[in-house]
Amino acid sequence: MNYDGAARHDHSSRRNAAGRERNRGFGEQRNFSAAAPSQRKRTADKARLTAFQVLRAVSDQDAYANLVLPRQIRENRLDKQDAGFATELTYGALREQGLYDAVLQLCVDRPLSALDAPVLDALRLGAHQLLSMRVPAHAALDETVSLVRSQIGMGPSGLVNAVLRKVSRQTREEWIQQLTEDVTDESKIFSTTYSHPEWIVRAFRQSLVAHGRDVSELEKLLAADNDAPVVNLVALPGIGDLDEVFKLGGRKGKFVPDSAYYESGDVGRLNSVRAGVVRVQDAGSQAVARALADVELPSGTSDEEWLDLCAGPGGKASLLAALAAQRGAFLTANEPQPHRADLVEDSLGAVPQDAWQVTDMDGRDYGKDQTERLFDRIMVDAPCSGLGALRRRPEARWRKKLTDVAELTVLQSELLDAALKAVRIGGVVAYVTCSPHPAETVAIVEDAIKKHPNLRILDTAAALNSVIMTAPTAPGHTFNSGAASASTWTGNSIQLWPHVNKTDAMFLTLMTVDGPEES
Ligand SMILES: C[S@@+](CC[C@H](N)C(=O)[O-])C[C@H]1O[C@@H](n2cnc3c(N)ncnc32)[C@H](O)[C@@H]1O
Repeated sequence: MNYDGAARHDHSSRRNAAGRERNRGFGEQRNFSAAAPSQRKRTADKARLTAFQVLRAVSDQDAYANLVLPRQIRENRLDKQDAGFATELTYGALREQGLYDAVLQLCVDRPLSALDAPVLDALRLGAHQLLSMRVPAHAALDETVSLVRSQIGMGPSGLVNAVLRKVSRQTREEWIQQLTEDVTDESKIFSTTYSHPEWIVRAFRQSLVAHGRDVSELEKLLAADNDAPVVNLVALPGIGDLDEVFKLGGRKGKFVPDSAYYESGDVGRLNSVRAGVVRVQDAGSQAVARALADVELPSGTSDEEWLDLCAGPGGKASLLAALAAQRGAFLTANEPQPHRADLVEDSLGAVPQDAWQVTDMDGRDYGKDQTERLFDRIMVDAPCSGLGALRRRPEARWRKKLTDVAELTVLQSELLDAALKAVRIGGVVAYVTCSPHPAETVAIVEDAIKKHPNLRILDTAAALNSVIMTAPTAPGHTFNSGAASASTWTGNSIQLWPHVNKTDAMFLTLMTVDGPEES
């Protein structure tokens, strides 16, 4: 195997403040192999082969890289170092595909769409090594050509060799400069520089404004999406602990209680994770679940029945169920898709069985019988575009479409409506998305405010800040318009951000109903 880079996994030493490799100076001697592609070795190293296999599954079968990669790492028996290299290569090539394709297009004499898909995948892997990893150019080139020879065939290896040589003639920064020098539209420039589809750049700008932040943060937000997120763990309260995690190098979480950061490789090897008492969950998700569980209900009222309306695959449900169990409450975790409902059951397995049940209804059917307001606390973690969790799913940004957002908003509104009818008077509903898009967040709550005169927004910032351990999070959008009694509302929402809170971009609004619908 030839990485030729002793410090290749040391992010701190090879990245500058913007999270990029400090590239070689222009004109630095590149020591390419003198051998023609046909004379080079015909075997692929295991780490690059693994990355290639994942990229193929993503392009060919619409697979999810975060599911295929661990399987492929195990199948190819990669050691920890190779697994780290394969992960960085796979995720980097997928995230930055937009930028690499633009560069490759300048180095290929035909449209990229005319190339065979496996060849294009190999070129993207080569481009990532050359432009963003501390892999010497000769190693990036030789090993990618060997990969092509062993996996695709002799034919395309000459083309790959020639194209990657061209790519290697400039640094990443120089390519970006060339690609953007005549462009005046900021969204287009950021789209290339930070490798996001243009519509997502625009959506993020809109989102920052809608949630009261400065648009000048846009570049930081886009850059944060390209950083590999640290795995967050949570010990289910009263059920698990983090002793094993800390023993194996995990660090104490700074955002929420009972949490940890884990950077020591495959979490699947932890007994506590396998037993389901410690779970992988973004710190933002933990925070919104805890905020719902801890927000005070009017004194003297019941706090026994909790509902997670959209529970699959069960991340928040397991934390809510553990908290419910500690307090003698009961969680109904609802998920209509059968295979996801199975995942919810699995995720609840470590929580005492008398504290939860799983239902498989269409969430919109809850609260249909308005005389039965059953629930004291309801989580509406609505199906959403997932624009706030792009850093965790490297290929996702290229699959999503602007129309996805519009398609989901009707369902989001209907689910929130159902929750507002199923919650008892004085109970609390949390509306949550892992998207900051205003159409999925602010607009849905505004719409509910208009439709439900009995709805009152709670002080969401206060509730969230009381469960987190860092500096208070600034409130996001303030709901102060849209209905007759609006002036009496003092509440607000919370929008978490990867570049500010180091969490997924979770949106949360807590609300209650003060009386029956008709009032
Ligand atoms: C954002 S995910 C929920 C994530 C989950 N709360 C967690 O923390 O693991 C949204 C879920 O809503 C489910 N869903 C879709 N349509 C639904 C409906 N009509 N009623 C209830 N849930 C629905 C989806 O299948 C998906 O599992």
